Amino acid sequence: MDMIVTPTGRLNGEIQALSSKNYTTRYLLVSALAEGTSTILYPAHSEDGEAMRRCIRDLGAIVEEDDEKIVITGFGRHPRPTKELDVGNAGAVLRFIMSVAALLPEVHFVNSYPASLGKRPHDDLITALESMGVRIEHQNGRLPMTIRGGQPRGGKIQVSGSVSSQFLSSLLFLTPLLDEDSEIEVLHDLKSKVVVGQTLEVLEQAGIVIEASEDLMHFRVPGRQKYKAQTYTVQGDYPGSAAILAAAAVTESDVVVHRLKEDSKQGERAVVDVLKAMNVPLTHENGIVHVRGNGKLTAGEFDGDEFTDGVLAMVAAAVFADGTSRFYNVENLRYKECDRITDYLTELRKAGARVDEKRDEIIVHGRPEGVEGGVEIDAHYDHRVIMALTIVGLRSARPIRIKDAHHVAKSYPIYFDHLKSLGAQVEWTD
Ligand SMILES: O=C(O)C1=C[C@@H](OP(=O)(O)O)[C@@H](O)[C@H](O)C1
Ligand SMILES: C=C(OP(=O)(O)O)C(=O)O
Repeated sequence: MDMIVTPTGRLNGEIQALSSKNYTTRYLLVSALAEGTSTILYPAHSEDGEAMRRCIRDLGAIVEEDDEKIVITGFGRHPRPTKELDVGNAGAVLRFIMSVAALLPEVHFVNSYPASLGKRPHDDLITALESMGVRIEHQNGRLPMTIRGGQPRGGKIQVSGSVSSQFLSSLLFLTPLLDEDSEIEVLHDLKSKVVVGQTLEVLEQAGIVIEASEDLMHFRVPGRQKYKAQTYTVQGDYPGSAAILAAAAVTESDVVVHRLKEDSKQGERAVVDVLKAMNVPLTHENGIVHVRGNGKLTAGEFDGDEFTDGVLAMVAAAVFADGTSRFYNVENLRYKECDRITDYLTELRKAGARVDEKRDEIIVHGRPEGVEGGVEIDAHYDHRVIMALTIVGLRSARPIRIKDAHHVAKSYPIYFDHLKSLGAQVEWTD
């Protein structure tokens, strides 16, 4: 399905932020790794959430759900042997479940998105798991992949953090269950470091004890721990809401988004400060962000690694800012659902944006007068590219057509419903 985005000058209204993708995947996982029955309130309903549900079910968790909650009876440290798993296009789900698969004799991971997740590298996690005695057959670090484990060894473990934090998070979920204590050392750099804070928060809620160095480069993990069954409440999602807030920022608007905790550990919380720094009129109080956009934005310079899944939306806002903006420290955007630097900028240029790239930087020469639009966008299976180009379309001279925009459902199936409820002119077409 394609989406036609017709220029829209005004957005008005209130929405409830959708539930956080990253907390939903983590709560599902720790519930599966517990032996009792856990409840997750307000889980995210999205393809990635569904992928995690499917995998833990296939691995033996009992999952019952209604509209507002999921009740899960976990398998503890004994997942059920299963031949094959399909993680859809969900990177975090694949990387986290690879460590669970390491507890089993043989699990095959299929490659259902060859043009997206199928291109993403997992070498750093593969190397770490291999050092723990797990054998892995893979295609140059990519899917499809077969993991042959059983009894992974703890002890001293090294993992590179220069491509993705998900490799470290994955090992943090696995090591408490091992017979030995573990010491994890992160090599090189740790990208998306803030997301590891979410992993540690969830592990603590699940009763797991981990000693982390302040810089999150060293961890001591006692073995033989048990995940506790708990009740978890999922907070609102900043990465998805970043796109709504950016849409409000580039239009004349009066938009309220509820369920966005000021003290959230989601790095993308920073998008509120980014928009403030761009002089967008907004307030953030009592979990409510209120944008009163006047369409005027000022360029700025930002460390994008602090809000990795919000960068594309902020770049889209910067397309209309006065001056040149710089988003630096963003190289690992190249290893996401598409190359979120080269592929994304190609599509932005088609729409009329003036953008440049470096290996680890996005530079935006703002056009407060607006862009031409009138083009067809290839979103490269990437939900965040779909959301970001929609923002650009709202302030184009002519409509843009986003091909295969249904892939937005990876994280935010009701994105266009939310935008429509705010007055955006967005229409599905075949
Ligand atoms: O741990 C997680 O749940 C995630 C970590 C981040 O990935 P990287 O660590 O690969 O940057 C983020 O982009 C992704 O959406 C979810
Ligand atoms: C990169 C993302 O997800 P994942 O790595 O889990 O596929 C994302 O949600 O933007």
